Formats: sequence, structure tokens, C-alpha cells
Amino acid sequence: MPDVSKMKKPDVKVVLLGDMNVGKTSLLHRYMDRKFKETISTIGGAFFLKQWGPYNISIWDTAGREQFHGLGSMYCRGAAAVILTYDVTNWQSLAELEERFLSLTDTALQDCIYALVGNKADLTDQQAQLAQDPDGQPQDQTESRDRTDTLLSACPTPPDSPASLSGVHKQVTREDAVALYGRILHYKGLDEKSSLPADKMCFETSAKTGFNVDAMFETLFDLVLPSILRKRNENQRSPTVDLEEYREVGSKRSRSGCC
Ligand SMILES: Nc1nc2c(ncn2[C@@H]2O[C@H](COP(=O)(O)OP(=O)(O)OP(=O)(O)O)[C@@H](O)[C@H]2O)c(=O)[nH]1
Ligand SMILES: [Mg+2]
Repeated sequence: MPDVSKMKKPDVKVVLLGDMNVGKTSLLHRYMDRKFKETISTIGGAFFLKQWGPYNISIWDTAGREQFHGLGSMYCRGAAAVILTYDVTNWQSLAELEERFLSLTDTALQDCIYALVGNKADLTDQQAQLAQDPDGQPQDQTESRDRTDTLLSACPTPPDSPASLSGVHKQVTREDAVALYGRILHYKGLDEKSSLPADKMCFETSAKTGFNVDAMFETLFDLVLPSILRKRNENQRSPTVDLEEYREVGSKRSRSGCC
């Protein structure tokens, strides 16, 4: 039995949402373990604890498979940031965010931050293909269940472009993501002018090469700091114990678990 008195309590919660196979788990492995490794499709959800300065951030990985859909709103409860993840080579994965996942975020905090993350940029983008592992480690070429190489070519690519070298066409442009970000703000009843701008909140990443992965997570961590401070102030005014949060336990630097 873990010693509950020694467990760290997360100050804030960040949740990864998105269709199956877009690379949510791989993004977390890349960030937390500095590796691209073989994954199995997530069942239910799992969390990692990240120490960010004096704060503890729990990062929740969720299952994209339809059968676990009902759990999504539970994982989003009280989230300070939601990472809506899609695969840049799969148009449907972007559409699913709007159709299936956005409503799950109704349980997130009122001032929750939304990021749109187009993963697998290495398949279409020269910069991401050439990205160095952030720790200078050799790249792991593991790609056991990647289905993107069989995807349709909705956006024809010039024959000498980097995308054509990899054989996979980009189906979702940055403009598509920016447009969806605008619709998310609209859905949330937020004013574009007083919200975080789309060019700051729409990312393209590669869990495989590490491209933009640290920048994406760490931009979000900085943005949720005000939410942590506000929560701390509220707790000082009316101290209560949130038993749910004791289940989100952590260790010295990072620890993970699943449920
Ligand atoms: N080329 C490439 N493949 C990736 C990348 N990220 C993930 N993959 C591959 O895509 C597949 C799915 O990755 P996961 O991280 O398991 O996807 P997921 O979103 O967690 O999927 P669920 O757990 O089913 O919701 C695996 O075969 C990964 O190796 C990436 O950035 N580039
Ligand atoms: Mg997963």
C-alpha cells in the first residue's frame, strides 16, 4: 500500500483528448521519458505527474477508442488545460475533435485553456522529419501500429516536396486548425479578442522526432500557472479536502499510474 501521507497532491490538471491512434500516449512518452516507444491502445486513462517549478501538474492520457468515450468527461473534470490532439495526415481525426470530443470538456474549469495539437508532423514536414531528439538520443524508429501510410491523399503534394518523400500527404493544414480553434472559442462562449490567440494555441508536433513537443507542453504549463495560484488562494480562504485528487498521486519528479 502506498504511504498516502508522502504522496504529492497535484496543483493542476492537464488532459489529452483525441481520436485513437493520433499519438496522445506517444506525445506523453516523448515528453516524460524522452523516448518514442511502442504503444498499445490506451484503455480507460492514465496519468503522469510533472513537477513544474514549485508546482505539480498531473497530465492525463485518455483512450481515444469509442468504447471509452463515456469516461472522457470524467477525466476532464476540473481540467485547467485540454490538449485536443489530431493527426495531421488524417482529416477525420480533426473532425472528430469537434464532433465527439469538444462536448466532453464541459466539465473542465471555466477558464480552461484549449490547445490544438496536430501530431505526426514528421510524416509530412521536413523540419519535423529532421528534428533532433531533445536529449540528443538516437531516434527510435518504432512504428508498430502506425496506419497513416495507408491514408487517402486528399491534398495533392508536389512530387519533390518533403511530404512526398515520406509517401504520406498532409490532410490538415494549420489554417484548418486555426479555424477550428475559432469555433472552439465560439462553442465556449469566449470572445476571440480576449482569449489566447490561435497562433499561440495551435501546434504541430512529432512524438517520433520530438519536434515541438517540449514547447507545446511547456507553453501550456506556463499558461496554467495563474489557475494554480487562483486555486491556492481559494483553498486558503475555504480549506477543503478533495478526496478525488488523492487518487492522482505522484513521486519525486514524475510518476505515472492508470485507472
Ligand atoms: N510517424 C509518427 N507516428 C506516430 C507519432 N506519434 C504516434 N505515432 C504512432 O501512431 C500510433 C498510435 O500512437 P499512440 O500514441 O498509441 O496513439 P493514441 O492517441 O494514444 O491512441 P489511443 O490510446 O488508442 O487513443 C503508434 O503506432 C505510434 O507509434 C508521430 O509523431 N509520428
Ligand atoms: Mg493512447
